[in-house]
Amino acid sequence: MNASLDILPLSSWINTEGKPLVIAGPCSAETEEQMLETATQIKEEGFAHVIRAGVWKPRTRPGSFEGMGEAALPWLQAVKQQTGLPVAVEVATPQHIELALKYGVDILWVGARTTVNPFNVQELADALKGIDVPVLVKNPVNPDLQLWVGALERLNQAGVKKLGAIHRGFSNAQEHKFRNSPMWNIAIELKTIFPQLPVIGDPSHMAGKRAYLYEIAQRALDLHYDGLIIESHRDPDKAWSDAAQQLTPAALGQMLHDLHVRKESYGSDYASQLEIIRGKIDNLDRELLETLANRFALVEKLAEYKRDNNVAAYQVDRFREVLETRAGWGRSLNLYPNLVDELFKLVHMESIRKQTEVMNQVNA
Ligand SMILES: O=C(O)C(=O)C[C@]1(C(=O)O)C=C[C@@H](O)C=C1
Repeated sequence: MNASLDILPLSSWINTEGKPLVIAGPCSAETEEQMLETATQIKEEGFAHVIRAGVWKPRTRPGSFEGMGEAALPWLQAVKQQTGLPVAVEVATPQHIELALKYGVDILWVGARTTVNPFNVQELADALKGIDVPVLVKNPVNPDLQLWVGALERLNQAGVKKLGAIHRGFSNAQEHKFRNSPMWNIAIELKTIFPQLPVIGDPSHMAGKRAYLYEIAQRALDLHYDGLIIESHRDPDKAWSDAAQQLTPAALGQMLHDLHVRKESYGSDYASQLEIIRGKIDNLDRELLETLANRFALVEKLAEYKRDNNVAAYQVDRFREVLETRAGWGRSLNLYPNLVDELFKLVHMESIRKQTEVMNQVNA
């Protein structure tokens, strides 16, 4: 994909002393007391760089708690004053932006239900023209990388240079272990397109349950995410929204303490070791491709034979046999079963494509 962003590095707009950025706070601002108590506990734990709170909550159905709105913004001012930490809220309309800035909110984020709508994102981008405020963009609810990229581009083209992405996972059509499937490959692709873009993991919305927060947060750090945004409430079970996925500030402090932060770069010893191993991987990948090319050369021969004898490209029994035997070989080589299965389904699709190409050459 041909895309680029003109943005400032994360370290130029927030000092995390080289550590991953941690944004923590309740799902929703409920009362001034709840905000102040939660934020003070978070501050005391010493891990957070930013306090978050939902003020306008996009709810799936009417009738559930939709956030305290403007009334909560003075509470965030009080939080800032009491903790000295910057505050972040979600904005979904130009009016939200205006109000958030009026009350001194330091960081804005665009929610997953807003990122899906380019009209909506463009309105936010227009409202942000000429305003120097960091904006974090959550992935759209559906696994569409282009929408995420487009939202980032719209904001950047409006002049937002303090820009980052939040990976919160993607809605599931069916029952799933996680509330929102991480689909890590989409975030990896985003980072490959925009290597300088800060990407922040949102374990709370991926997990949906506090039991899964650690494994998701660790995965994000293994992938060298630039930070984490995690929901924390003084009394999670009594939270007015997302009770099951919030942690007390103390439990969050413990979890963050237990996480392994991967190094940003490696020393010269590691570098040379890494180069040796990467060289070997290069050779093996080349052999892998040569093997595939040899396989498809055989498939082509087979296709010519099938064409001359009027035999169909797709052979269900043989395909099932291919999948079963390769699965067994994969197991004995300790390969991840899904990898082997997906790989041979992909190879088979290409095999069919090649064979139909050969068959159509004669028909043409
Ligand atoms: O064995 C065949 O008849 C093939 O066409 C080869 C092949 C394969 O690539 O392995 C491709 C298509 C068939 O559905 C089954 C197997």
